[in-house]
Amino acid sequence: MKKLRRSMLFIPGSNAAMLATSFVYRPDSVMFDLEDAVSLREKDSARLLVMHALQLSAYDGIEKVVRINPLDTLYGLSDLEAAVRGGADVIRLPKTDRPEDLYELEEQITRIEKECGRVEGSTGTMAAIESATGVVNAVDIACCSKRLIGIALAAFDYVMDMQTERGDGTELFYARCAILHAARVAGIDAFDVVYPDVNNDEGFLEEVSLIRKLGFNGKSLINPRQIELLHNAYAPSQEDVDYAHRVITAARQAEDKGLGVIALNGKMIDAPIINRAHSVIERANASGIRH
Ligand SMILES: CC(C)(COP(=O)(O)OP(=O)(O)OC[C@H]1O[C@@H](n2cnc3c(N)ncnc32)[C@H](O)[C@@H]1OP(=O)(O)O)[C@@H](O)C(=O)NCCC(=O)NCCSC(=O)C[C@@](O)(CC(=O)O)C(=O)O
Ligand SMILES: [Mg+2]
Repeated sequence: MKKLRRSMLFIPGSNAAMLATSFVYRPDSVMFDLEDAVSLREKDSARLLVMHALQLSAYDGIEKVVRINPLDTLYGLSDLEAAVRGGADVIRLPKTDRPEDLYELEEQITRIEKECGRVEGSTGTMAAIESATGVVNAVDIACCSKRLIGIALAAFDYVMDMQTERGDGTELFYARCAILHAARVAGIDAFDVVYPDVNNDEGFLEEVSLIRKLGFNGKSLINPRQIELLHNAYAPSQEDVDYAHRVITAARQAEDKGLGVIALNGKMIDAPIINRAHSVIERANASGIRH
């Protein structure tokens, strides 16, 4: 069963209380942030707090991602040392513009893994794409490293680079499609942007409905109240599950009769529809039914 990565909750690395308790929200992944949620004067203390949080067994079963500062800043390499040595599952590299950014990251991770005795290759990476250059290079970025588990669009820096602002999503249309296609070409996951208005459930759910239909695996989140809403919206409905069972039964009967393509209630059923039916059942088993 493929790992679910619907929700990736940003937790500011400088907030000791949030770091110590956020496992209770059970997102698919937590993202301990050392970059933009942390002020310059708190960078060093946040790194220590995150290293400590990585050791907490209460996070077992939740993927632990650390967003480091870019490697060309004063903090990036120290962040990476702490995150890899601390046992992060995945390093999120912000502001990834080209494959070279990841080559450098990968080289450093391999060195640190060797030095601290971690299994070589056990630290995953993900690239956040936050500029027009990054979007244009998305396929090259997505395909450039075996460590990459996914790529994410980061809307706030991206819209600044594009000289526009966050709105109804029109401003993200091309970038979302480009990131998704790049992820699918590379066979990795695609993550959508954070939704900043934490009190607007209706707006959040509209955005989730759009990105689910487009095909994103999930979304970066900034508030725990968004997790349950997202997981529920990503779960298949009872109707979807019932239909998937009917498709699988019809497909088995067709196979017994030696038929390739059949119809169910006037609709063609062939291999892609049968594969989709299996994936609906798998998702229902993993995430429950939408309520
Ligand atoms: C938004 C708000 C201030 C609202 O506060 P509020 O106080 O109104 O929240 P409430 O709902 O009232 O909190 C109820 C309870 O949940 C606790 N709680 C809240 N948030 C929690 C959380 N995140 N983790 C754990 N716990 C949490 C809270 O402590 C309380 O606990 P308790 O007191 O015990 O009941 C707060 O959520 C928050 O700080 N969010 C994180 C913001 C952040 O990380 N920004 C940086 C990442 S984006 C970026 O950098 C842009 C990007 O780079 C993105 C990209 O790359 O994709 C790009 O370019 O686009
Ligand atoms: Mg950003």
